[in-house]
Amino acid sequence: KTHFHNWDIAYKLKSPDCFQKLAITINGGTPGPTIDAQQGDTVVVKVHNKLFTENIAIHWHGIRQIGTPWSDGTEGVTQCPILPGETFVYSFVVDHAGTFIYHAHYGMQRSAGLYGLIRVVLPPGEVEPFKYDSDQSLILNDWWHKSAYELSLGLSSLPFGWVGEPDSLLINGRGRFNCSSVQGGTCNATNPECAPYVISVVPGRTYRLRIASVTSLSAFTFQIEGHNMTVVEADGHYVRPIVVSSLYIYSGETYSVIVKADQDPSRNYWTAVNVVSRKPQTPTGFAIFNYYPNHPMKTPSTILPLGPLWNDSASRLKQDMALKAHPDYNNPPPGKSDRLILLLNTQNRINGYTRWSVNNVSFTLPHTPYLIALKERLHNVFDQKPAPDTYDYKTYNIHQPPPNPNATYSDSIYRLKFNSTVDVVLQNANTLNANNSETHPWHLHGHDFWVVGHGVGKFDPEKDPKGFNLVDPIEKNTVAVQPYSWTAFRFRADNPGVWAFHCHIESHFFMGMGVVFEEGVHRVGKLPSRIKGCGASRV
Ligand SMILES: O=C1O[C@H]([C@@H](O)CO)C(O)=C1O
Repeated sequence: KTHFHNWDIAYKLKSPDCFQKLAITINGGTPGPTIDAQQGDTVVVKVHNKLFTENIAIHWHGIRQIGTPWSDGTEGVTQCPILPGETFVYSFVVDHAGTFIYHAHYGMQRSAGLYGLIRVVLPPGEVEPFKYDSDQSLILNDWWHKSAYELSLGLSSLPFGWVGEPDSLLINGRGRFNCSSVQGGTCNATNPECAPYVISVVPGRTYRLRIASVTSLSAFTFQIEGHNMTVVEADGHYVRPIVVSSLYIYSGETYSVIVKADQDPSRNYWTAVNVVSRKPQTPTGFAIFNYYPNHPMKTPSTILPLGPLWNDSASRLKQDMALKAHPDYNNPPPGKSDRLILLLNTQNRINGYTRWSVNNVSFTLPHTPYLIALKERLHNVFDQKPAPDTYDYKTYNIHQPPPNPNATYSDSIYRLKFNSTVDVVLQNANTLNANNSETHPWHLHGHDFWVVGHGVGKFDPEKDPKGFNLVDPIEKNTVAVQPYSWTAFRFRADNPGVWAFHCHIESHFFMGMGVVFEEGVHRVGKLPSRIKGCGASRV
């Protein structure tokens, strides 16, 4: 079956947290429409760029784009940006069931509201390894009153202007800003656009909640007051069920949890998100968990749940390590990998500019998308020097601010042998500020990977691979690396194309925290001309 969608992308004045600002909307809304499909279906989205002066590109996050690498929606990697007034068609197969997201992949436009959900169900006759009565979805976000332009200008300026902590947290596009603190601008606490989202449940029933995070910066804990949640799916893969009272969720991740409406039915409960891993300065985001037949807007008289301490990185690592594959759905390539790529994450200063680097290279996007450059053998359009596979791990001190002088800009890439097994290790380190290391959720395009290890401190390439979990690792497309820690994963380079791999914190990717992998590009079919038109790909 093919699902056709027609989307107008336009700026509209919106008040998701009661404060009015220009948001990028899809058919008038943010979040955009949910895409519903069945495993194996084709999704066709005709995107009309109705922004007057800005390009766009939309990424289908978690969809592997097997056979359609040009539909990945990554500006500069798989396509030229879609110009104002133009129409672009994305067409792809949703190859496995699960919860996925879509969002802008150009500049900082995700923070302007261009995002939504993709839900893929199993084909008839196939059953999930868990049961529920019905299915609801929550998409979590953080929100700034400054425009995406103002945020990105700060990041690329001297002196550096950091985006700062978000003004509010949104659940299904609804948040609450304290209008009494507003000096200029329009803020109306009674605007129905910012009324809290309501999840209505019938006492005694069991629900599957699909939870996705598209935050531009924040890591969250998610809680439903007084209710435990059983985690059953992560990034479109079934996991061995674990019971949690609060769930850590990083930008780019999706989870499904099973919740039973088994508490006192005479009242409503809070659903809450709180910032972790950065010192919170944003009020708790909330929705109402409404027990039928109580009034859906009846706010609980209890205080909003706060969750674990923001800086409890040990408990975050504990959740990372507790998540294991469901025994019936796991199949990592055994043995030793063909290649180990060890990636040191550092914040650097280059010519005074604040940047992020991977093995001392701060990523920049080329003007000619790699997919076109490589498939059509266009020369001198990006740095041909291979991107570095390792860093000086014997002497580098991950607990000190980085010694800056050797960081450089580059748009060089990693070329992977087709069908080879690749291990990637993300090594976290100290930022430019003493005694500070952040959490980075890294997202791989075009693939799912097996998370084979996490560790505190410095990864040892001689010893640590021997301890990789090849028995029951979870499969994901986004994984966090915790402060001063490392995370290792394995994937098979079996999807012809060119794929971005980057920190899903929008400002960090904007500041250079990413790399690009190429595999089997010569096997890619004829490129559609609609992806071309920029740089050396002008036709
Ligand atoms: O990239 C970042 O910059 C700031 C800070 O390190 C400098 O102001 C911050 O918290 C980041 O995550």
